Amino acid sequence: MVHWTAEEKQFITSLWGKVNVEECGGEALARLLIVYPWTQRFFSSFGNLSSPTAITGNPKVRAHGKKVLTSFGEAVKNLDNIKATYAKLSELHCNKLHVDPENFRLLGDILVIVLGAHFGREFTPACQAAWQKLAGVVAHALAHEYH
Ligand code: HEM
Repeated sequence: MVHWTAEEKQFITSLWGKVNVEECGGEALARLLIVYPWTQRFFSSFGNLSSPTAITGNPKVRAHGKKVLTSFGEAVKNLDNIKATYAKLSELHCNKLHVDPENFRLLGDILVIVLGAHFGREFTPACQAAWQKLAGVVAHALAHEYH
């Protein structure tokens, strides 16, 4: 099981309390689709993804990004039980959607960048380390059902 120090938990929960889930979630998914264009193929039903402007302004991208980041909130609330928290989502992403687990890591890295951009100096190296660890644990949990 993953061990969290009291300090890591504090960094994660206190920053999470200030995150605008709609804004940061939409931005993270849009950046994923722009920076790693092969991820677009999973979202062909989302309409216009033809340029960075189109992706950023696409309401379906924003809505889904919000959904994804809201789901990160479940990890924040269940830090000691992340694997079980994502069991169903892992089943969906691995066995139904067939998303390569490498993409979970990419989204985690993008989320860290988005948080850095939003929080600036408040997103200290120690705070980044805690969030990077959380993103890694979430990616690992989502990949769990892969077979
Ligand atoms: C790493 C963190 C991720 C989290 C927490 C996450 C979370 C979610 C959630 C909560 C849903 C909605 C499930 C439902 O409606 O029951 C979802 C759906 C989906 N996810 Fe993810 N996801 C992640 C990464 C990814 C990545 C990297 C991709 C592809 C590159 C992806 C592709 C999809 C697709 C295609 C759907 C279905 C979209 C639809 O048609 O509604 N996810 N995800």
